[in-house]
Amino acid sequence: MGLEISDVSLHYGRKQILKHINLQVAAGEILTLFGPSGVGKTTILKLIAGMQPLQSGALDFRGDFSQERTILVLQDFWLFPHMTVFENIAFGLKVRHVNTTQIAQQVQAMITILKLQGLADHFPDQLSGGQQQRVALARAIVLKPKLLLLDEPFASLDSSLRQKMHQLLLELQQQYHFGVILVTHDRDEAFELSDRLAVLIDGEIQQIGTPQTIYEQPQTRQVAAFIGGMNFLAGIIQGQQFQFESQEITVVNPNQLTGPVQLVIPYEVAASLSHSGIQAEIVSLQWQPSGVLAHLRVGQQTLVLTNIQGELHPGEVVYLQFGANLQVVAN
Ligand SMILES: Nc1ncnc2c1ncn2[C@@H]1O[C@H](COP(=O)(O)OP(=O)(O)OP(=O)(O)O)[C@@H](O)[C@H]1O
Repeated sequence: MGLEISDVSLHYGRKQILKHINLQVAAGEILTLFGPSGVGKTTILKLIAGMQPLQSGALDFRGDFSQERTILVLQDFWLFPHMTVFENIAFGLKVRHVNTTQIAQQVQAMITILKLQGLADHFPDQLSGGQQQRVALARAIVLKPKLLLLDEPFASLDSSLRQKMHQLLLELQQQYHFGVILVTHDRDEAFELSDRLAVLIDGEIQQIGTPQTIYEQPQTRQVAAFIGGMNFLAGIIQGQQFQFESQEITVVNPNQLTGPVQLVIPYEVAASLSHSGIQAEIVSLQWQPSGVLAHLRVGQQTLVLTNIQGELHPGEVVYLQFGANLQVVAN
């Protein structure tokens, strides 16, 4: 059961937007499309929903997945302004000729689940952003989708409301077991909600994997840079030995690169002081709620780290050992 997208490419005029996209989403899975603005994420959702004709490649809906049971919730979610909350949620059921008693029952159930009690007679402009967002979700979920396509659904909400909506989405998804393809720019949202992340850059999927794999083992410099919060240390790789600034350490080299490369060091990687490892001078320290932010100098290059265990003093030279394997990517 699920959806398989095979070798989908798309042009708008002469401009190629999507290049040979291959993706699968399974029942009950949350797959996130993550990438810079304009890379074609919304276009992929529109292709799946049938709002944009396929130019090449194939969409294969399997088991009880189908385009009819796929619902797209767009970024600005377009509630009907002249309809009440009840009527907005009921709209899709009416179009599908569901009888009035069943509509009343199903809409009422959605109102309860999405905590919209007391608002059934309100119009969209009488609702807060979070309430409008819950109506948009209710309107989609009442149609019992197998696949829900969400385009930046929480972008307009403040961070505490966004957190609540994340929780609600996870609860709804467990209850109704639909697959989700989520589009977001927000790294924390992508990490929090996704079973798998697909990183799109320049119209191509550069990497697909769990949030942890993408964070700890980015395949390319572009992926690491887009994820953000990463240091890049330039040097030379031979086998597993990385030489930089007159130093050498053992690293992971999954793509068996040779010659000039970049070592990727996440700001948040656990680091401890030791007698060996990367030699660095502490330039400055800055307190933050999540830990002390250390600016370090490694030869001619700089590093930012937020998770160093031990007593730190500006001006001191330290040796750092890392709690995770560090990996190199091509320049
Ligand atoms: N109907 C259209 N005709 C021509 N170009 C289009 C059309 N729709 C989108 N585009 C262009 O295609 C590219 C991809 O658009 P799309 O909305 O899919 O990107 P996105 O990754 O979702 O961006 P964002 O994150 O900003 O929403 C953009 O350059 C956009 O300007």
